Amino acid sequence: MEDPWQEAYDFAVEVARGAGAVIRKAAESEIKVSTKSSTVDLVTKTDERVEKIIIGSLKEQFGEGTHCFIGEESVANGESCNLTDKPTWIIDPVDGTTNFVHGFPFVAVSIAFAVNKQLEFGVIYSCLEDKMYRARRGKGAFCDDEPLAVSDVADIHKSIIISEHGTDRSPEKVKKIFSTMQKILCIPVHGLRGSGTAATNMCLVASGAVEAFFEIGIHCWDIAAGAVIVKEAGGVLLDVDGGPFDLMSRRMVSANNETIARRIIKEIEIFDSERDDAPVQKKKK
Ligand SMILES: O=P(O)(O)OC(CO)CO
Ligand SMILES: [Mg+2]
Repeated sequence: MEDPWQEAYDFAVEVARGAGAVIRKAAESEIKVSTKSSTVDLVTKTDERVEKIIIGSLKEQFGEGTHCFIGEESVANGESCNLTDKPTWIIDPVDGTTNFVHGFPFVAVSIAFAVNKQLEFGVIYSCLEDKMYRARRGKGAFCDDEPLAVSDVADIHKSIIISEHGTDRSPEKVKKIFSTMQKILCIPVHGLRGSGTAATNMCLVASGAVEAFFEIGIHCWDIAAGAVIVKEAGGVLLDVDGGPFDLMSRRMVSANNETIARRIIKEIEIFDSERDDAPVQKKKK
């Protein structure tokens, strides 16, 4: 049977490539930085510009009425972040904005597509490395046309684990993040890493360079495309409490297999993070 979303998938790859070229060019000139939810939650004109380019191209191709859009900067500017059954694009125009601002060489464009709340495909363009990661549900994951496969390590002592620190620096949360990292480091694992972009971190899981990436406080646009790529590369996704992965929950463990995922989950100190789809009027800054 013909794949109803193949055209959208192919188009998303080209849109991501074009967006990445805009980011690469912008990285060569002076970058003006503003802040969002905290003084370390950075945004630039490039984030906003690239999101407009991506959503503009998708709307032109697929029409405004039938498809919905959840974009990091649109949500920051007050648009809703509800995932419905409608065909929905979930977009992070610049994942790794802090890296982009500092010239740290991992910056990704992340575009995912969901129908009936199921992720159909994900595209992550690591634009400074010029690597195109992509996956279509049921059809495998690829980096520049090379098939991706997660690592086969099942012994946590032989693993590299990724986590990040997030942009909420309230001392009690930072304490839990570091306590979790300390416990995992002392299992011991071979190492802890972090690229500064959730999208790239998930591509590292999918390509077998690391065994797992987990985080509390990320958003749906950081991980939606990566979720498809990890799954199609043979990996697993779980909630940090061991339950099923929930895209809107702002918490996730992605791993090469369930043994590694559940071993990490034993060490994670969970803290509150408001859901992406929490009612807007109740949302804290
Ligand atoms: O750079 P962004 O898009 O804010 O995303 C961060 C998450 O806070 C890295 O994944
Ligand atoms: Mg992001």
